[in-house]
Amino acid sequence: MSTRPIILGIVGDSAAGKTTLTRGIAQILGEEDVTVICTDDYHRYDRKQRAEKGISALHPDCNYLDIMQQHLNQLRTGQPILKPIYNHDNGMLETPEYIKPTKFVIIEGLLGYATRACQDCFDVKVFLAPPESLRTQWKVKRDTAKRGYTTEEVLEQLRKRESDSEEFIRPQRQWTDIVVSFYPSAEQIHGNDLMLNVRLVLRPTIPHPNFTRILDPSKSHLSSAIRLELDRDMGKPVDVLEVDGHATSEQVKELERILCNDIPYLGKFCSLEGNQDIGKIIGTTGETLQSYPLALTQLLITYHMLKAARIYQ
Ligand SMILES: Nc1ncnc2c1ncn2[C@@H]1O[C@H](COP(=O)(O)OP(=O)(O)OP(=O)(O)O)[C@@H](O)[C@H]1O
Ligand SMILES: O=C(CO)[C@H](O)[C@H](O)COP(=O)(O)O
Repeated sequence: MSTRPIILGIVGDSAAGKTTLTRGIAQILGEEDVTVICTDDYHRYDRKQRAEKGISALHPDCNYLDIMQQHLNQLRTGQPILKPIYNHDNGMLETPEYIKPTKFVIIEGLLGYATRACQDCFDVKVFLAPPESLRTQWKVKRDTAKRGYTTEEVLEQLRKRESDSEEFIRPQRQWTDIVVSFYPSAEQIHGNDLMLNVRLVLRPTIPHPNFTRILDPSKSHLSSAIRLELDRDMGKPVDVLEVDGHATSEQVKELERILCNDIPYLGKFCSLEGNQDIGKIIGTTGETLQSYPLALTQLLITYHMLKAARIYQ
């Protein structure tokens, strides 16, 4: 087993689903073993100062990336940090807190892979990239319910930040091991979040489970909901695994078998062993989310964390 903390990055634009995904993975790894850090805490300016300066929270200059980088290095070697705090309720920076890393550390936020030195601190790097229309829906819902904004304010904020999203957030996708995109199928006109499909871009930067087994002719019954294809992402060849929201329990079990074959420990979090809670998590607005694509995404990322920790091998 690794003697230093294993570090997972979950990066993506605002309301891309980072906190929601993080919660599910922490549940599987065991919450007492997981330290979660949101890099919004490294904002350089409070909300009022950002408005005065006309700078968005997405801009690297609006964040203490040097402190974040130093803290990532410390966490990677198991050292504690004195982490700043940004309070989303009132938009203020608060007194820092002392954080001692546990077995697993999840770093979620906007600019985790902004520099090469930061990228090198992670064992597993995930990027969340829902279609922009879905992210807008999620951001409006979350920011009106939890952060005290009106719909018009959220839409205006998204418009103002678009150029920074394009310049600083989206390019980070290229440095990652897995790109996760939940998306509604063509038939889903009214976008039921529980039926979203997932597209997982798997770069050959870490060894993924052997999904080629699903291409076996004897497994042709999988293809109506589960597909493995070769594609390109930002110009580079990648494997792409897609799981549809309408996948049946039997189809999902085939994928679970592939994951559990390498790491039997994952079995207790699978429908394979009758777990009813698979893929069920509380979203950041308090709603319960449960879907197979979400569950399989959590299991795959957890698989990589356990592999990196050399546990259950
Ligand atoms: N996989 C998902 N399926 C359905 N809904 C989701 C999913 N992920 C996120 N959401 C919805 O989107 C909202 C925003 O997600 P979340 O708070 O996780 O985003 P975030 O990336 O952590 O945002 P921020 O960086 O701005 O804090 C959630 O409240 C939830 O309603
Ligand atoms: O993109 C964001 C990440 O959550 C926030 O908008 C950013 O942290 C600024 O916060 P606020 O909206 O509270 O001013």
